[in-house]
This record gives sequence, C-alpha cells and structure tokens, in this order.
Amino acid sequence: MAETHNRKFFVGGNWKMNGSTDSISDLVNSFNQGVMSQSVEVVIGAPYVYIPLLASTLRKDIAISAQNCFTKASGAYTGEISADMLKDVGATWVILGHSERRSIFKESDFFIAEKTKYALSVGLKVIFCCGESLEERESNNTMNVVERQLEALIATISPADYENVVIAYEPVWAIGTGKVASPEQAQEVHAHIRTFIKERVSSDVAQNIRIIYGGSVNEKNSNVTATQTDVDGFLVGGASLKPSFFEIVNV
Ligand SMILES: O=C(CO)COP(=O)(O)O
Repeated sequence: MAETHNRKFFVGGNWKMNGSTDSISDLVNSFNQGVMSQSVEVVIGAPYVYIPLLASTLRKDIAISAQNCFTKASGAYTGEISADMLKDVGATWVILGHSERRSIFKESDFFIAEKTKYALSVGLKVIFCCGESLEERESNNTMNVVERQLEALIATISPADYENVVIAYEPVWAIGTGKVASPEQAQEVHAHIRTFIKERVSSDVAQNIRIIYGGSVNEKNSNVTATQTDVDGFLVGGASLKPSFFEIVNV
C-alpha cells in the first residue's frame, strides 16, 4: 500500500484498575519531565476517580481518557458514570469495548456500539477495542470476530464520526500474557480491518482512521511493530504504568 496518509502516530496507556494517589503522582512527575516528540499523540486512560488528579497535574500535551462510560447523560443508573461527567472533569477520550469489559462484564457488541455513539455525541473521542480470543484464532475465526465487532459499530455511528475514533486491535491472547503478536500478525489483521472499513464505510475513512495494536506491548518489542504499514500506534497496558512508557511514546 503506497498511498499517502497523515495518520498521526498514537500511543495510549490503559492503566486499567491500577494506581493510587501516591503512585500516580510519581508517574505524572516522571511523564511531565519526559521529552516527547510532537509527531505522536499520547493519551492516558486512568481509573475514573483519578481523572481530576490527572486533569490538574498532568502536562497538557497528554490527553486524558476514561476506560468506560454509560449510554445516558444522567439518571437512575446506580454505579454508572456518564460521558458528560467525564468531559466535565477533564477527560477528552474514552476506551470502549475493551476485551475485559466484553468478557468479565458481558458487554455486547451492540451495547458497546451504543456507548460509542453516545460518547461521540457529547464530544468525547473513542478508542474502540476489538480482538479475538485464542480459541477464535486457533479455529481461524480472527477476521470473522473482528468484523462482527466492527459491524455493530458501523451500523450505529455515521461516517463523519470516525474522525473521532481510533480502533485498537487487541488480541485477547496477547493481553497481559507477555505473548505479543508478531509484527506480521498485527499487520495482517490491521490491513484486514482497513480494507473492511473501506468496503463498509468509505475509502476516505479507511485511509485516515488510526488502527493501533494492543497486547503485551513494551519498550523492547514496540519498534518493529511500529514500522508496519497499517499499525498507527499502540494501546499499552502494564508497560504504561512505568516511566519507561515514554520509550514507547518515542519509538
Ligand atoms: O489491554 C491492554 C491495553 O488495553 C494491553 O494490556 P498489556 O499491555 O498489559 O498486555
């Protein structure tokens, strides 16, 4: 694929349910001193309760993301957090459809698509996650699974919405396992996703949307994967909780 594009490299950190006021303050201090290239967009996905701390202390050239949100602005939804509230406290992104939400909390493709639509409608940007389990890969169903997850999104949002969406391909077997997908495995699925978006949405959206890889990314294995044609960045879990996250940011 020799076509030109201007997809800015994107590195997201997903802290998941980790951190404390002390540990996050230390990490923010370290990130705030790090040298960061202007050619990369960096977003940190923090637990809800630490978003205000990040909003008041984290450098302004790193954006703040939540890791989930609900489909309504307010109301009798005990325990839920709305996209409106996230915006109110300083988040500009939200991670939706992470495999841990899909598997542990039984979130359906449809529910995730609805959340995405709502979050976009209030002006949040969305990191939309997809990816297959080991069993699905071993039964040659990787592309079918990813297509099914994306199909729900495509049926729910409009072509103009993709400007504010990043797709994260995160194979479940690579998340938190130390078994990173090979650069070729990542490229194969990313290229497939791009072609699928081209067929189902438009060439323009396909060419401009960023497709990032997540699953056991660290500062040692990110450089080769970063050079793959259809890999536009990373979503980093465990390795985003350390100062060395900046080595991935500057890969
Ligand atoms: O789930 C992930 C990012 O969303 C990846 O997690 P790890 O980088 O810890 O494997």
